[in-house]
Amino acid sequence: MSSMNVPEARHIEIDHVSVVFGTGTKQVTALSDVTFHIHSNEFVSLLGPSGCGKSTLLRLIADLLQPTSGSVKIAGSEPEKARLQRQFGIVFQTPALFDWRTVRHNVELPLEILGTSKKECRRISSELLEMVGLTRFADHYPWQLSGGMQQRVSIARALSLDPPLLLMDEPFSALDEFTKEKLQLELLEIKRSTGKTFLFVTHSIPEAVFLSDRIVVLSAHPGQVHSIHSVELPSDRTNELRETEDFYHMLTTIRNCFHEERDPGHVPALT
Ligand SMILES: Nc1ncnc2c1ncn2[C@@H]1O[C@H](COP(=O)(O)OP(=O)(O)OP(=O)(O)O)[C@@H](O)[C@H]1O
Repeated sequence: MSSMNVPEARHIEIDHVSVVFGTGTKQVTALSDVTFHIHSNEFVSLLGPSGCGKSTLLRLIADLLQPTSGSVKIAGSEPEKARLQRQFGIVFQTPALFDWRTVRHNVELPLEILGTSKKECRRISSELLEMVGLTRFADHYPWQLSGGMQQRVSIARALSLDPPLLLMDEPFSALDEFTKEKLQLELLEIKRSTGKTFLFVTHSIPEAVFLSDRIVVLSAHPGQVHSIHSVELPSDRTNELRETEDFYHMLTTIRNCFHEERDPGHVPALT
């Protein structure tokens, strides 16, 4: 069985990256010699226990933080250049919407800032609100929506400038299981219809397995790449897949990584 697309071009290159916070006794090595690449049109999850450096990695890519050593490239450019060229959108755990703006006006905000015409703003926001199933709620305010709907708005807003890359930091972790599973399906549909690259941070093994083409497992203290796994599941991912033997098998493979990590004799390996 083949995985989703098998893309070739390197979209994100993380090469020998280390990040050290603080000095002296307060020094924390958040990431130590991390290397991996993400191809265009791939869905890659960063998975690991709390404190293993998942958000730190995302912040490096988003140009919110500089590495202590090593390099980060997005489509061959430094993160700063990629940010200025609006090469990526970001979705955080909390939707961070503006309560005084309607759903539509939240989605249009990045376009307005760029001086896009009202007509074009409306065309793009209508298209995106349809994509995330919120057309009927365009004139509602964020506080009138459920948590899942608010997160859909923030996904639509992150897509408003049509970036080729979407960075997502535990976007569904505050949602109930039913909403989470629904949004996971919707996200895969967005990936299918847009062909974008996704980097998704999570500490949920089932979420990472269900969504990803590949999973980068990180270990903590210091944050390092433990292993990288191709998810050999059918590209057409439906809720039924969650009940299959192949899915369980993949869950077990990933879960065992964390058991190995507790074994002091374990030598980290790239697969
Ligand atoms: N600004 C900072 N100053 C000092 N230490 C930091 C800073 N940001 C992160 N750290 C430390 O770096 C390590 C990695 O943090 P990070 O938030 O990236 O982990 P994470 O895997 O995203 O965790 P979680 O799943 O809990 O969100 C942790 O030990 C954290 O305490």
